[in-house]
Parts: sequence; C-alpha cells; structure tokens
Amino acid sequence: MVTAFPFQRNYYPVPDAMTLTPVLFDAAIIDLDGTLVDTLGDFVVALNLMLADLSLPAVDRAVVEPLVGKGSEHLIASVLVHVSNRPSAHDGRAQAAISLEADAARLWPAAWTSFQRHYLAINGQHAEVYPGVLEGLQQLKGRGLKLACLTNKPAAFALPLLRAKGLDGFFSQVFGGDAFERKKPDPLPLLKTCEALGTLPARTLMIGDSSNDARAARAAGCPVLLVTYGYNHGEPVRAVDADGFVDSLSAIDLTLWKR
Ligand SMILES: O=C(O)COP(=O)(O)O
Ligand SMILES: [Mg+2]
Repeated sequence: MVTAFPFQRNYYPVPDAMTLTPVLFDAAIIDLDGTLVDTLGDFVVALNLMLADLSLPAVDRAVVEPLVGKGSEHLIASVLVHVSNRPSAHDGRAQAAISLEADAARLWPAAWTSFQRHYLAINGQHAEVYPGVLEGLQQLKGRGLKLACLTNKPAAFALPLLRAKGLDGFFSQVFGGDAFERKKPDPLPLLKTCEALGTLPARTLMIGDSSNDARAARAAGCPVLLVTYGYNHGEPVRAVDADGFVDSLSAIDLTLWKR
C-alpha cells in the first residue's frame, strides 16, 4: 500500500504506512542560505566588488548559484578559478589547470580580505527572507521546539544577517561554518548543535536546502526535510536522499514517519 504523509500534499508518498511510527521532535536545526534567506544577490554583489578590486572580470548569478552552500572560502576559491579560466583574464598565458590553481592561490589573501569587507558592508541589502519563513518559524516555536540555526557561512556574516532580517530572536543557538573543526556535509556540526541544544539527534529535525544538509543529517542520525526553493549545487533537490520535501517552511507538518 502506498500512503502519503498525512496532511502534507507536498511530501513524497511512502510505502507501507502500517509499518511506520511517528517521530517526536524536541528541536529543529535550520540552515540559513537557501532555506531562510535568499542571499544569492548579496553573494553576487560582494564577489563582483572583490573581483573589481583584483582587476578581474565580473561573474553573474548563474555562475554563483551552484557554488553556494559550502562556505565563503569555497565560494571565493571557486570563483577565482572560474575567472582565471577565462581567456580575458589570462593575458595569453597557457591555461593549464595547474596555473589556474596557482593563480587562485596567489590571489587568495587579497580576495578574502576584500570579500569580507564588501560582504559585511552590504550584508542583507540584496537578500530576501523566503515566503513562509516567518510563519514557519512561529509554528515550530509554537509547537515547543527549540530552534538552532546552523550554516556554513562564517558566524561574522550569519549573525548580522539574521539580525537585519528580524530572524535572530527565534534561535537559542546560531553556529557558523567556522564554529567547529569541520563543516556540513560532515555530521560534526549537527552533533555539536544537538549537544548544545541538549537533544538527541533522532528527535532533532534538520531543515535545509541541499545535499550538504541531508548528508550531514543522515550521518548524524537526524531526520531531514529539504525545501524545494533553495540552492542545491545546481542539481535537482528532489533527487537528494531526504525524509521529505516542502515548498515552504509554513507547510511543515511535524508528523514525520520512520520505520
Ligand atoms: O556557503 C554558504 O555560505 C551557505 O551556507 P548554508 O547553506 O549552510 O547556510
Ligand atoms: Mg543552504
């Protein structure tokens, strides 16, 4: 027998509902970029100000979007490799991969300093809270869940962004990509966040937008829901191994079922 999750038209159907039991949740850990806030505009503006400082050509949204989600260091390094790969940035030099990496490494210190300065100056100005986020957070809190925000973004960017968007008050904990030794998709940040919340991973729901979030959650033993509107490294999000998919945080029903 195939039965849809109750009340939730946008969850995938699951087989064998009779063998499933409901999961109770004490907390939710929520991703930031692509889940709470659409920050692609901020990334593009800050990256292009950085590239202009380095006399390098600009990038557009289509280049940046698949690179979001693995932290700012990864984003900048990938963009430097991308622009170094363009003939216009090469001054006729050979385009061997080794020279691209050497270029990116040479540019890194100036790029990182410039990006940080520009990002902090514009943080939130070209970013929007997704529809349904405020209602969704209110509903989750109203159900008595503790909430933590866990992002791969450095904390120095994440905290002012949450404040600027009026979202900081929902979270008892906020951890950036620099909070722990490793970032998502490693399970360590989720395990550490559960520890800080004082909750068991099996009773802590991860809500994110990418395979990064899902892989980290699976490895930590947290059930995971993915939103369908964020960034998933340029891949279709519904192909990711997750417990369910929602079109809006306000559509989350906490009746999640497990074998
Ligand atoms: O790469 C980023 O900065 C975004 O990270 P997040 O999706 O974990 O919030
Ligand atoms: Mg994300």
